[in-house]
Amino acid sequence: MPTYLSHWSTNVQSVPTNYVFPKDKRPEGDITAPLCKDIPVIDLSQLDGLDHAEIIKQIMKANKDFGMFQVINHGVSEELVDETMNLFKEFFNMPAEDKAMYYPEDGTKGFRLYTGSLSSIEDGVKTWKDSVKHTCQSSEDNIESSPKKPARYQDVVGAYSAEVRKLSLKILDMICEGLGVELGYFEDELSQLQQLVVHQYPACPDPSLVSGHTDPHLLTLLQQDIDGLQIFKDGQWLGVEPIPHAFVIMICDQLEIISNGKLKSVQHRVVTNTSAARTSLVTFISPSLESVIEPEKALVRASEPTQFKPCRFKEYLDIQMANHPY
Ligand SMILES: O=C(O)CCC(=O)C(=O)O
Ligand SMILES: [Fe+2]
Repeated sequence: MPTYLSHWSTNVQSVPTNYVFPKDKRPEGDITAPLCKDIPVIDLSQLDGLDHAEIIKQIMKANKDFGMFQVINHGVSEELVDETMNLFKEFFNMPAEDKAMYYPEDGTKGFRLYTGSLSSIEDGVKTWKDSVKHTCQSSEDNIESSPKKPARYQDVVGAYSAEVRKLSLKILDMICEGLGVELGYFEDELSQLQQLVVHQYPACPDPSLVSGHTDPHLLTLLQQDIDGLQIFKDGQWLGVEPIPHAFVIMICDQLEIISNGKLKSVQHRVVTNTSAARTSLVTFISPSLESVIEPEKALVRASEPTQFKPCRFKEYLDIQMANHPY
C-alpha cells in the first residue's frame, strides 16, 4: 500500500531524500514571490450586457500580457465551489485503509489517487503532494471507479464538473471572439476531455517545488484555497493572489498552438508552505486524444507564418508527461 504524504508529513522535521529533486531540477535563489496585483481580475457579471466588448478586450489583453487572468461573478455558485473544496479536504483526511483501494495499479481507470506526481511514480523522486485525478466524462467505468466515500462524492463532483464545463465553454467563446474565429469553434472535439485534478500539498518543513511547467492541455480553470501558485513573466516569478471563489484561468499549450502563438501558454509552479496545507481544484480542458492539433488556418498569414507543426494530442501529452512532474 502506498504511503500518502498526508499520513506522515506532520511528523517529520526535514524532507526525506526521496522528495528532494536533484539540484539541476530545483530553482536557484529565493523561491518566494510577491503577490502580483496586476494580474487582471475580470468581472463577468455584465458579459451579456453593455460591457461585452470591453470584457473581451480585457481577456485578450490579459492573455497577451500574462497568459492568464482571474474571473469573478463567473456563474459557478460559491456554495458549490466551497462544497467541492470541503469534499476533497475530507477525502484526503480519510484513514489510509479507506484510500488504499484507489492506488493506481491500473492507469486506465477514470479515478486515480496518487502521491508525488503521475510521472514520478516510476522514477522515484516525488513532488510534495498527494493528488486525485478524476475523468469527468460520465462513462460506466468512470462512475464505477469513483469513490463511494464521502457519500456525496459523485453528486458534488458531477455538479462541479458540469458548472465548470459551462464556464470553460463561455471563456473559450470569448477567446473565439477575441481571435476572430467563429463561436463554438472549441466546443466539440477540441474540448472533449475534461479532468478534475485535486492536489493537496501538506505543510512542508523545507518548501520545495513542483518544477515550473506549462500545461499541455487547452485551458486550465483553477481554485486555490491559499497562495502558492506562481507564474513566470519577464524573467520573474509572480505570486497569484488567492481570491475566494475566483477562478484562475490559464492558457495552455494547445491554445497557443491553435492560435498560432497569439495566445501564450503560461509557465507556472507551486511553492509549498511551512505552516499550512494547500488544496487546489484544477480542471483541465483538452482535445480528444486522437485530434491532430495545428494552427487554425484563418490565423496563419504570409506575415504570420505557421509556428507549429501538426501533432496528435496524445503524442504531445505522452512527451510532456514524461518530462514534467506535475
Ligand atoms: O496546484 C496548483 O495551483 C497548480 C497545479 C498545476 O500546475 C497542475 O496541476 O498542472
Ligand atoms: Fe500546471
